[in-house]
Amino acid sequence: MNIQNNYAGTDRKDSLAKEVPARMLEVGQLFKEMNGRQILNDINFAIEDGGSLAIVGESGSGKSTLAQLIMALKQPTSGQIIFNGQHLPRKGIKAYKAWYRDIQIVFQNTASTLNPALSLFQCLEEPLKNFTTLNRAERKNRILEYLGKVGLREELLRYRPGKLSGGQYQRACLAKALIIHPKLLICDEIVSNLDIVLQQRIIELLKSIQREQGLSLLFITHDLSLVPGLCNDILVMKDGKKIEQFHTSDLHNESARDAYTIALLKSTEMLETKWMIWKESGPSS
Ligand SMILES: Nc1ncnc2c1ncn2[C@@H]1O[C@H](COP(=O)(O)OP(=O)(O)OP(=O)(O)O)[C@@H](O)[C@H]1O
Repeated sequence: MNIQNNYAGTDRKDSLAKEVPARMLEVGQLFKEMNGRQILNDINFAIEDGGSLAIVGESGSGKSTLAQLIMALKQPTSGQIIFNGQHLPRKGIKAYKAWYRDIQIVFQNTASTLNPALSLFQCLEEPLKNFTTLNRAERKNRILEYLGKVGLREELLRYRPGKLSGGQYQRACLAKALIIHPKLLICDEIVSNLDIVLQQRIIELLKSIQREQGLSLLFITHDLSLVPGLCNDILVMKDGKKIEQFHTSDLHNESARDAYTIALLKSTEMLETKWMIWKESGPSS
């Protein structure tokens, strides 16, 4: 086991184990059945402390179900999820609270992430009140720090979330997830609804925060083109099964790749070409 300092400092209430294992997340022989359907079928992977894994697959392959299991929003039918040396909680408010503090998720459909009745300041202050012992002034400083990190202007703090643009909203959700210094961030299709410029901005932001905070990252996407430069490893899923897992630098090594991964790659390249043509000449029909 590695013994590491908790970068989050002393502001956490009842932190999990101080000894951080080299593996931040371990998923083993994971099965999930829902309404008589096998949604996940023997999924296995691990993410090292500070490591990053992309889970890639077409719609319906089970990516979101996997994220929900890791977030303890659903229970597996069988198998193991071990985070930072702790097993997935099955009961007990304290265990769930520790889990939700150290693992944060940002979804594609973020409309319900920020309470529409609160100002952006109050939305960002909420997790700090729930999960840290920071005082009012410290909370304000932390909010300003993270607002700056995600590239949002201070004046937006007065606004209700409904007044934010799609890109601003997504960045605010990222700030809310990161502001309590989680150990693992799960991003579930977080850039799918954004244009290509905003996609790149969010990816760059994730890279820099990952570098600065030593964050472990699980990045879920159907778009393979987003992964290089962001994640160390790629796990490809299809129909609830793991097709293969490899280092990102081996993505274009076609002789070693599964036919399904190559098909995913080709469809991504086709979409990119279409997008370039569209940008240059406008849509053809
Ligand atoms: N309650 C349920 N009962 C039965 N099947 C379900 C249930 N919920 C989801 N599914 C099915 O599980 C499969 C995996 O869904 P999931 O949302 O995890 O896939 P995904 O890869 O995240 O897809 P997307 O990218 O479209 O969100 C889908 O075929 C879906 O129809």
